[in-house]
Amino acid sequence: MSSTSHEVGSALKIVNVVKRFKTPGRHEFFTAVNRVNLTIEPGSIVAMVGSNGSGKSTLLSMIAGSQRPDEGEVYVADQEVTDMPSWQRTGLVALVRQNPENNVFSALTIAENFALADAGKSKRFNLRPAVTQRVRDLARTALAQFGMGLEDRIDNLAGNLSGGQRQAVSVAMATCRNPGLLLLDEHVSALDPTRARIVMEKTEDIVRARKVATLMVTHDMSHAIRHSDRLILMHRGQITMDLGSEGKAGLTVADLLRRFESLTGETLPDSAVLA
Ligand SMILES: Nc1ncnc2c1ncn2[C@@H]1O[C@H](COP(=O)(O)OP(=O)(O)OP(=O)(O)O)[C@@H](O)[C@H]1O
Repeated sequence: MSSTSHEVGSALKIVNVVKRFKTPGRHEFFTAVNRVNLTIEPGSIVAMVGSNGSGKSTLLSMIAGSQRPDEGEVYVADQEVTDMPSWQRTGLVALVRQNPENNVFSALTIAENFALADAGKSKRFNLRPAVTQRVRDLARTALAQFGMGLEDRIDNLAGNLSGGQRQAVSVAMATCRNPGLLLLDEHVSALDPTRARIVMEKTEDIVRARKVATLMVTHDMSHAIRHSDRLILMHRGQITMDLGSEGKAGLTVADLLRRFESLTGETLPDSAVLA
């Protein structure tokens, strides 16, 4: 499944998606995602920002397939995936999570991690997958894009890598088969500012070179502005602002924080301020 091998109308289309959770100890439901509509063009990078608890991770989990919407439909690369289990979406949707520990198997080598990612699209699952020459080549080519020398370390245990190196391996694994859509869930937020910048810049270079449509959740407002084609803002389960390249032109972090405050009456958390 490749966004570059055939023309798709949209990389992602979400129609009227709703997700409710039961309020603990009560017979009430809380609406975490409230009738969200979103279409992402092939090859485009969309940053999603928003206050804590605004529904960003819940939306990503419905796209990745770990949760199902209560209402609405989700399409990736023109294919309906609303009720498709996450393992069946692996060729379509790739996800890089915030915590480096959750993206790679520490007890396996980098090459074995790639073999596992490569086998993920089939139902077969071996704990120690065969590392074929094809997988070694795939891993080397994907890792060389980061310029961190990781392509020469594919037989090292992933557990011996630093957080930044693990996230680089994770992005390389997620993009090596050109998924229809890449989801980045605060993927550099656990790194120190210098490594976060390097991994973010390389991630953008790679997804642009491979033309992989990307939806990136971040609390770093400067990353959201600098590394995207479009910026959307979630608040209380809804998209409250959607800025394309024209709307983003000349936008500063201060402008963005001000606009959020005037729209919602609340302040937007910018993790870069805390770094
Ligand atoms: N499994 C769940 N059960 C009950 N409530 C949940 C569950 N998952 C999320 N929520 C609630 O849904 C709302 C949206 O949560 P979500 O994690 O999507 O927000 P977020 O925008 O990703 O927040 P943050 O930026 O803090 O990570 C929150 O109020 C959260 O407490």
